Amino acid sequence: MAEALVRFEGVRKAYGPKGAGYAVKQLDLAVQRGELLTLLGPSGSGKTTTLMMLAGFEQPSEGRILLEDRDIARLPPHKRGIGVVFQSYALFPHMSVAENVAFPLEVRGIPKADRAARVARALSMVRLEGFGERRPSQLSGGQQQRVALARAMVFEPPIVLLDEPLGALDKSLREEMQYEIRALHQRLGLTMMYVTHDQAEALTLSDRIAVFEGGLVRQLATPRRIYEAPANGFVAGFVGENNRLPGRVIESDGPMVRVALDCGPVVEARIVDTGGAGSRCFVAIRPERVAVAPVRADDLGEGALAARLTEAIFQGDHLRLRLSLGEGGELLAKRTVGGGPVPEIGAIAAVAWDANQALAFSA
Ligand SMILES: Nc1ncnc2c1ncn2[C@@H]1O[C@H](COP(=O)(O)OP(=O)(O)OP(=O)(O)O)[C@@H](O)[C@H]1O
Repeated sequence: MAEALVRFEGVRKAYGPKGAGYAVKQLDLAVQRGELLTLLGPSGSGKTTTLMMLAGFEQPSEGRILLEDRDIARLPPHKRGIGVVFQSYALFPHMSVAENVAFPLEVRGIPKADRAARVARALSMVRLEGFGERRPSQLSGGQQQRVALARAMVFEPPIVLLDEPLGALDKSLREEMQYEIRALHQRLGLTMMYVTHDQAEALTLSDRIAVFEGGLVRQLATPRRIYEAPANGFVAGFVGENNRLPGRVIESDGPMVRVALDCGPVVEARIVDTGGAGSRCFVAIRPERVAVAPVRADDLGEGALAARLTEAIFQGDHLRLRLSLGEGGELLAKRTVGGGPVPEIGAIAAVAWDANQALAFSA
C-alpha cells in the first residue's frame, strides 16, 4: 500500500452562510506520496477551493486536512511549506528570474551562500539554465511558467500544487509543458496536486484523477479506469467523447441489461447504475468502439443496426463519421483512415459494437 502524504477527512467548505450551500460538500481524499493527482471537473465544481484549502488560503468549514499526519488546518500558508503554481505566473516583475526563484529561500532564511546553488539546480530542472539574469518580461509564457514551477520546487516542498498552470498557453506549448511536468514529476518523484478542467490534460498527466461535480468527487481512479470504466453518467459524459443514447430498461440479466432506445432499436449493454424494468436510462458507447460498414445485398450482418451516414470528416489519422440511428438518434463513430470501405454519404450503413463496451447508466 502506498503511503498517504495528504489526507482530507470529512472536509466541507461554505463560503457564505451554510444555508447558501457548500462549494465543497464532502471530501475524503488521500494524496499518496509521489503521485500526481489531478482534480478534474467543470467550472465551479470545487477544485480550486480544495486546492486553496490545502495551500492554506482558505479554511475548511468542517473536517480536517492532514499533511504527513499533522493537522494543518490552522497553519498559515507560509508555515505549511507547500509549493504553489497558479495560472497567472505571479512572478515579481521587478526581480530577475534568479531573484524570483530565490525568493522562497530568502523568506525561509536560507543563507545567501546556499541560495545560488539551489536556484541554479531548480532552473536546470526546468531547462532554464542561463536565464537567471533576465526579467520575467523578457521570457515567453511557457518560460515564465517554468520559472514559476522552479520557484515552487526550489525549497523542496513535500507537495507542489498547480492550479490550471497551463491555462494561459497556446495548445502546442500546453501539450509540450504537460509532458515536461509529467517527466519532472517522474524524475524527481514529486508529489503533485493538479487542477484542470481539461480532460485531455488530465488523462495525459495524471497517476490518478479525482472527477469533481457540484462539490463532490464523483470518481477517483487511474486515467484508464476513468475512461474505460466510468462509475456514473456524469463521468462517462465529462471525460472523453461518448455517444449518449437515451432509452428505457426492458429487463436485466446478470451484468447486462436490454434497453429500448428512444430512437427505436433495442440494444444490450453492461449495467453500471441502472434501475429496474421501465426506468429511464442511457447507453454510452465510445465513438472508437462503433464499427461502421457498408451494407451488402440488404444484409446488415448479425447484431448490427441500420444507420444512415450523414457526414464523414477527414481528421488526418482518423475519420469522424456522423450517423442517424432510427427516429432521431445520433451516433458518432471514429475509424482509422485505411480501415476498410466507408459507406457513401446518405447511404444506409451497418453499425455494431461489442455489448460489453456499451455501458448503461440511470438517467
Ligand atoms: N471566494 C469565494 N467566495 C464565494 N464563493 C466562492 C469563492 N470562491 C469560489 N466560490 C464558489 O464556490 C464554488 C466552487 O468554486 P471553485 O473555484 O472551487 O470551482 P472550480 O471547480 O475550481 O472552478 P473553476 O474551474 O472555474 O476555477 C463556485 O460555486 C464558486 O462560485
